[in-house]
Amino acid sequence: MYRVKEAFYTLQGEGAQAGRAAVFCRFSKCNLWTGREKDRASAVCNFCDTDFVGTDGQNGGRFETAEALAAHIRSLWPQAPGRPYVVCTGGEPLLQLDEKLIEAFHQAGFEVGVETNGTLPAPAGIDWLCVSPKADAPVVLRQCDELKVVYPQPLAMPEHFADIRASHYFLSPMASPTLSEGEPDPVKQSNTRKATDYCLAHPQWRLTLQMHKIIGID
Ligand SMILES: C[S@@+](CC[C@H](N)C(=O)[O-])C[C@H]1O[C@@H](n2cnc3c(N)ncnc32)[C@H](O)[C@@H]1O
Ligand SMILES: Nc1nc2[nH]cc(C(=O)O)c2c(=O)[nH]1
Ligand code: SF4
Ligand SMILES: [Mg+2]
Repeated sequence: MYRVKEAFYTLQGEGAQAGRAAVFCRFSKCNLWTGREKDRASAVCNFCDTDFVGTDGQNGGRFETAEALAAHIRSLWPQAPGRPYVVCTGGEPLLQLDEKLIEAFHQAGFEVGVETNGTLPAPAGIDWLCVSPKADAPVVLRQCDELKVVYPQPLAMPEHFADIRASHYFLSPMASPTLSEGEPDPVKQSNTRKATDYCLAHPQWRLTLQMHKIIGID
């Protein structure tokens, strides 16, 4: 059984695939936070900007089989040229994503991207792996396509991860977790300046912005 909070068709807003059309499949649950505000302060990851509790979001639900979930995700992809792309996120997708589901996504024609906190082993077959370390949670995935460090995190500064093998090294300014859409985010503004300064001083790292929030899409 797979539990999905929501699924939606949009443009990838972050990292090296930014601007690419994708169906986002947001799995329920995370291993670093319950998702409840009362637990945020004591969570390992305490800046999360996402609601991943339950299965009640748009196109969310419980899916008994990998084939049923892949067909549901496929139904959200348009009838048009271009390689279908699914981004598995959450919550923490590696709590649920298994080889069977990757196989079913491939059978349905998808390339499979994953956004993970890197604390859990990854099944074989993922086409694009993005690892985004959190606080002092040990990162077990030592190789990925892109490393995307939310900045600044006192317990997870970029230099801690310079030994993880990646094709792309990104810093993503930490946004305020709970602002509603369109509200100015002074915290993010100041973090963007800090991330910019870090990239200027350490050119191994590139800046990525949450483009979807800038242009006001999901
Ligand atoms: C909600 S997480 C879900 C996937 C996975 N659990 C993870 O943390 O990578 C998706 C992406 O949003 C990023 N993110 C979460 N909260 C953020 C915030 N307040 N500011 C900037 N990026 C954030 C995460 O680092 C991750 O790259
Ligand atoms: N457009 C868009 N791009 C994203 N890239 C990573 C996201 C995520 O929450 O995992 C995300 C998201 O929620 N929306
Ligand atoms: S950012 Fe990722 S790891 Fe952190 S609480 Fe949100 S879903 Fe979990
Ligand atoms: Mg997001």
